[in-house]
Amino acid sequence: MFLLVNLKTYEAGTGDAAVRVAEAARDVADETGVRVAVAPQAVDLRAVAETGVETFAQGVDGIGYGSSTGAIHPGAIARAGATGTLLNHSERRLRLAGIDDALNAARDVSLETVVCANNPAQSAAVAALEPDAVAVEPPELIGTGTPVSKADPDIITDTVDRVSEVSDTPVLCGAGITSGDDVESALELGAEGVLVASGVVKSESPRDAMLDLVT
Ligand SMILES: O=C[C@H](O)COP(=O)(O)O
Repeated sequence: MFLLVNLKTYEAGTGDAAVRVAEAARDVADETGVRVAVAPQAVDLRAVAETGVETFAQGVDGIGYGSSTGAIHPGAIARAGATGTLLNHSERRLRLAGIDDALNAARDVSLETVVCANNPAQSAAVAALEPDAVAVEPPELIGTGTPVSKADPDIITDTVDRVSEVSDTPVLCGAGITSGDDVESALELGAEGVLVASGVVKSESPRDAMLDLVT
């Protein structure tokens, strides 16, 4: 089971608040033995990684060093302490060639890659590029509190089936997941982990929210 907490650009996941969520995630991982990682904004990544929590970028660009103003270089992300990165999140969508380039650039600096996709067909397509994991997330459910595992369980089972026809890439899922029951349903449907944002970052107690998700 892998819980990846995406801080997005929520105020409650920015700056000192990002560090507080990271410390809570680190403690939950230590106490439960469940793998928990946090994905802060790039500007907060070093401070988050220095808490000792497993840290992912929210995205990187498929670039080398040079004149790429505003891009996020995978090597800079790795040096800041990240061990992985999300790619192609629905809120930071890439074209297929961009996903391929970013995957190669991330691999060059040994970043683990979790590529997001909207549905089973997209998941199978990105699985062909052999990321470390695919995360299926129907955009219409993101932030709603209506979990994909209950709203449309076939999205998870169909994604697991179609990805397995392409490669042995693990499937994660996200969108609307806010409780341990939601996670349990997702795992029963074949997911090997979940992406969660608002259910943790916007909760009164991110620590309690994460403990509920993983136990
Ligand atoms: O990266 C996380 C996903 O976009 C899910 O967001 P959510 O947990 O707020 O629905």
